[in-house]
Amino acid sequence: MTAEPLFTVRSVSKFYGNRIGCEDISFDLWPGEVLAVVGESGSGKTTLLNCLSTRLLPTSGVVSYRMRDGAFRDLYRMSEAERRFLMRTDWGFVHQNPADGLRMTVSAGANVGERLMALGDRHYGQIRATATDWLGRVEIAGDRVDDQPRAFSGGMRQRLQIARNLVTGPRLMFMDEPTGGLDVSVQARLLDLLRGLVQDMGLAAIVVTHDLAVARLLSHRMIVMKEGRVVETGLTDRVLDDPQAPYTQLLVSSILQV
Ligand SMILES: Nc1ncnc2c1ncn2[C@@H]1O[C@H](COP(=O)(O)OP(=O)(O)OP(=O)(O)O)[C@@H](O)[C@H]1O
Repeated sequence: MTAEPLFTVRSVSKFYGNRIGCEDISFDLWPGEVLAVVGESGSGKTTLLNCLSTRLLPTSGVVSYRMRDGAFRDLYRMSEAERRFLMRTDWGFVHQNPADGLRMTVSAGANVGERLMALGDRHYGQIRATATDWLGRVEIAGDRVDDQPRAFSGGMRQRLQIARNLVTGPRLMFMDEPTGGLDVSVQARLLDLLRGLVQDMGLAAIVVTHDLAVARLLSHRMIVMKEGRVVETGLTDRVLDDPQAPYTQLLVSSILQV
């Protein structure tokens, strides 16, 4: 890890009228670090993720990102074009529902190749070869490259969405319940795959999940949210093995009883 964080979040709040979405959230994310944001439904996880990934404008607070040239930039002071470029290249966003992150009516190969083209790649043969290689890395057979994702199973779609995001070699991934809608056995396999890819690529990631098992498997550090605020934060194993906040204790014990 380098001596400087990749991403810094300072006092981010989002209010929907009088209702709190999230309030006064601050943390640093380091290169290669995976942070899980956990909490029950309505605790503000998605609101926070959207504020961090510039999909939603926070009511207040500052979010900065260390660009490849080493300069820290305030995300909300960038131009829309700069932000969009970041999102298409240096960042990835994995949605719970793959259909939200894929183009369902173009081929799997084109779904992956599109991000390369956004980077200026124009060589068709090379794009296709890279796309096919990436399908292999997410365990989709190369002969499915011309199939549309609507012909894929849920697990395959999710793996395709992951390939589409990783093909540009991003440094930061946002993930919103990445295994949410899948069968338990498919979830386990996908989590293993994700964990391997994140490790191999040295990716930093912010993963929103209500599933503590997902947090345990993927993350180094955790933030526990309740009613829009952080109630506990720490190394994942410490938080899960020795929760300090009463709310986290409840969350952990309720899962263990299932
Ligand atoms: N567009 C919106 N307008 C008004 N209130 C909203 C909006 N989006 C979210 N909220 C409110 O903000 C709070 C946090 O919601 P959020 O969706 O961020 O929680 P969450 O932890 O992601 O929940 P879930 O796991 O169910 O997706 C809730 O009280 C919710 O009702």
